[in-house]
Amino acid sequence: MAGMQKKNIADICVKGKKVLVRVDFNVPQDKKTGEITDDKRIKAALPTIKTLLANGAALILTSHLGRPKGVDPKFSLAPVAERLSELLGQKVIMAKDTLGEDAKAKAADLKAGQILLLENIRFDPKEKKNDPAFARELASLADVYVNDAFGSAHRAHASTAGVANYLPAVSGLLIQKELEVMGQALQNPKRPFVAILGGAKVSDKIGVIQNLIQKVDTLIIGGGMAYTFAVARGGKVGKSLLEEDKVELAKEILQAAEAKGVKLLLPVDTMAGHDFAADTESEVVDTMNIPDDMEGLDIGPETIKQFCEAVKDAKTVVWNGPMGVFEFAKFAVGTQAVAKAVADSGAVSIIGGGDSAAAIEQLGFADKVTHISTGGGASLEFLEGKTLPGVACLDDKNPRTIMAAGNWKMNQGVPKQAEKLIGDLQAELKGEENSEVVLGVPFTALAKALDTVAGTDIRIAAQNCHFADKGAYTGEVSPEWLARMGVKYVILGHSERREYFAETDETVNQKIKACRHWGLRPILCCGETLAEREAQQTFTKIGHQIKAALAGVPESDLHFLTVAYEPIWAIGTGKTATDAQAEEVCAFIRDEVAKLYSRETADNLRILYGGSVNAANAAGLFGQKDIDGGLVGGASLKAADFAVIAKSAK
Ligand SMILES: Nc1ncnc2c1ncn2[C@@H]1O[C@H](COP(=O)(O)OP(=O)(O)O)[C@@H](O)[C@H]1O
Ligand SMILES: O=C(OP(=O)(O)O)[C@H](O)COP(=O)(O)O
Repeated sequence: MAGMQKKNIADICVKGKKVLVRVDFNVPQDKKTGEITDDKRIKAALPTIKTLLANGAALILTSHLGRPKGVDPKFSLAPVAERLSELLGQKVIMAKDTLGEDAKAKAADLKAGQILLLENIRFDPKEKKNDPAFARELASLADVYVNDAFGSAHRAHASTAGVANYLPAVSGLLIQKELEVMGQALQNPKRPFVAILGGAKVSDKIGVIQNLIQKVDTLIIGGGMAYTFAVARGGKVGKSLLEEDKVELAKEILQAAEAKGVKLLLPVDTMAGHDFAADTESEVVDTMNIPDDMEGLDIGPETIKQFCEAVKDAKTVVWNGPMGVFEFAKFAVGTQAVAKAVADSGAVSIIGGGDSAAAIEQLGFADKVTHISTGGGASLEFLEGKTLPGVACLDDKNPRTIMAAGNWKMNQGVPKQAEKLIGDLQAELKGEENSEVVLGVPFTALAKALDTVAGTDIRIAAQNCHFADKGAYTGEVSPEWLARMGVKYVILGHSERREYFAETDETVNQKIKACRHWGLRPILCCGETLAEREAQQTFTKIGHQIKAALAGVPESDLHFLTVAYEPIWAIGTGKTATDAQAEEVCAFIRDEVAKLYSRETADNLRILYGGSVNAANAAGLFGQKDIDGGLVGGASLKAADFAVIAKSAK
């Protein structure tokens, strides 16, 4: 899924619509005057803003600024609204609150071509909690959601992720560009591919190092973390920045680089000072033998030569983290030299990171590098190969991406068992990018499963829920609880629940509505018995189930619905419907939805087949025109088999 293409603003029609745009206007301000000292992030959002306005939208912008503890005028976005108005040459309406009466009134009155900026979204603590009710309230202002806040894409907050559970969600041009440039560099780099990592601590960058070692030809390590590596190689580093507890890890990285044939360059000489101060006395010393009363604060001249030599011939360069304490002019020499070498290399050069980007800009090299990321933490996590929540939440370009949904039923409900099975599956799935993997685990394992898949593309489903939020329903589980836990899907109306637990079309219908109220994505099950099939009653039965389940469900909710056709006679029997049988019924379901709503909605609906799906028959089934994946029972309990099924995408 990591490489799955996401929809962007070119894929949607916004004419006459209200568009909620999450931008990252978290800009530095002068502590005394409040003046914006760097408007780079505001300018970076202009292409998306201008394009949406030109396409006839009314824009509601939302962003955070800093880390306020509740409402705090020092963190108001009003100065940003002023600067944005200047840059656009158009008044930006500023809401007095985030989601209060003023914001809602102004959003309701907004006309095409106008722009409203909500007050700092972090004034409400429910933002960072990714509270589903808060996300629903935010979504209620608009018809469509655009996320263009790359700098915050690593945050799973209400405005950067949760809101996408309630609205069609696409990326803005900035996120699209960041993903394309950095994704290209990582997936298909021109070589030699050189990565330069600096900054203070190994612990901050260990994920990046481990991910990049798999991809680069040369890895350069400078900055404060170089001294942990020096000790790992038997050196002594005086008072330098050192993470004792990471020395063993550094040794493993050195071994991994050697095993991979990656050229790993570490500082050979160091500009060391007596104290951590801008004016401390300093001298060049051997990095492996720094005097006890000194600390390394920059890379030395010989190291600069070696690092720049390695960069000179590079065709792709990724750089995150300064080479020294570049805040002190005296110890900025290494960072400046590397910045110049990167700028002069002519390579595809990507600068990810707040301080590295600042160095490039301060030195006037911004227009000589390919891309300066607007996100420090976000680009770091992207370079680590992590899934960014602000991207994962967006709609796939293909609304019918193959879904491999495992239904564990009453199995592996002990958290540790679930963790083990998921771990095995992740190992088998490495690199799979063409299907969406969803695991329907028992309630007792949901929390552990959610923890285990955090930062990956695997999604978690519950196998049922009640339609009430709370009450005298012994043994039941509220949809609100599932939403607040971070569950994404809920399997509803499975034949076993209909057969053994008195599930009816009416309760399924109530549960679909309750799930949508909480931003959950229903997987609606339907299917006929053998007797019904033999009596030519299949279409009558399923047509009734679909119609009853969707009674009163608005068309907009179909965007979040998946239907699973599971012939009861094939469930757990080892008897699978033929490809033709499955296709015939799935096509019928699609036509029924077209009659209830519209052909477009029906054609975008994902329809799965379930009933003894296994590694041998998945490809044939998923290759059918109207089958978009499988709801997999028994085979989903075997990691290797389920991985084969997930990779059977057409
Ligand atoms: N040799 C060093 N000793 C101590 N700190 C260092 C050293 N080299 C770099 N640093 C510190 O690393 C910090 C930047 O690291 P980091 O935040 O990881 O960079 P980025 O924001 O580019 O990701 C700077 O504050 C810098 O002072
Ligand atoms: O400035 C940001 O991150 P960055 O400093 O990692 O670039 C983003 O706006 C995210 O802000 P946050 O780290 O308060 O969530």
